[in-house]
Amino acid sequence: MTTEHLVAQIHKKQSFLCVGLDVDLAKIPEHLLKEEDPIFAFNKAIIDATHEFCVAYKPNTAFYEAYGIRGWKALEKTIKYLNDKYPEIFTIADAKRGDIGNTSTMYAKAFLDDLGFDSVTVAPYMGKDSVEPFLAFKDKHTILLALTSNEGAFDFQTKEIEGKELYKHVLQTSKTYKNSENLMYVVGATKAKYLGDIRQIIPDSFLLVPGVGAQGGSLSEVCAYGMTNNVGLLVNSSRGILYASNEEDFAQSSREQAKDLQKQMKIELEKKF
Ligand SMILES: O=C(O)c1cc(=O)[nH]c(=O)n1[C@@H]1O[C@H](COP(=O)(O)O)[C@@H](O)[C@H]1O
Repeated sequence: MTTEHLVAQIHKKQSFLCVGLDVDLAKIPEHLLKEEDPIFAFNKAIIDATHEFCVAYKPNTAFYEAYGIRGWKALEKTIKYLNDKYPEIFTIADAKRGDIGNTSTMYAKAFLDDLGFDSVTVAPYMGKDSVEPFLAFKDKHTILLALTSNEGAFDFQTKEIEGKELYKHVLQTSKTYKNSENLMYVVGATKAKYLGDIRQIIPDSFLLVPGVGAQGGSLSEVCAYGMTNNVGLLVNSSRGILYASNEEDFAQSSREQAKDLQKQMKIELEKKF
């Protein structure tokens, strides 16, 4: 999917919401556990109930890998369902991969080619030759971890090297990579006050912003410092939407949560456009 298509969807739906599909069998409604494939049954219900209010879905692969082969099968079914039924929606494999080039090529094939996601999250630590294999795919996007939402982000990412924080080196250096126009970046909603500095280095790139809802990040701060003329934001919520209720009507409750975030996003978009 091209960035232009994504931006058009954002304006059409008045939403830059990404729903995180982080399925935990211990948290889903009990009646679904009787289904042949409870993970897919849950995802399908959530997707059908929320698709009007979001422009992206992000399964975090850990929540599928944890269930072995049946988890991977559910991931395959989920991405196929999205691509067949809602092809206009942007998909993110949140896998946080990255390895020597030869291995990264296989990770890229797995997520962008075989499974058919529009994008994959990648860790920048191993540098240029670990990231460029992901960037080689046309109309696919590599979402590089820049400044993450967790407390441990301060262990390395904000440490200064040669007078500049490490995450700024990541942003600047990655701009020199081949096909860098296919890059997007992860910046946690809990790090909104850094967005001014971040936008100095990458004024136009799309940011995936997790950390609103369960992690306490503020949507209005993210928009105030991070929104661009191209919107430039995908804001993710996983647990806040998925586990709004674990009763029979869970999908309706998730829909209400997604609708509420979309309403707030519409207000933010109207301030700028
Ligand atoms: O790459 C990510 O999506 C990510 C980066 C980051 O800095 N923080 C972060 O929370 N995430 C992911 O975003 C989702 C956040 O989930 P909730 O906190 O439940 O909304 C999880 O899948 C995390 O793995």
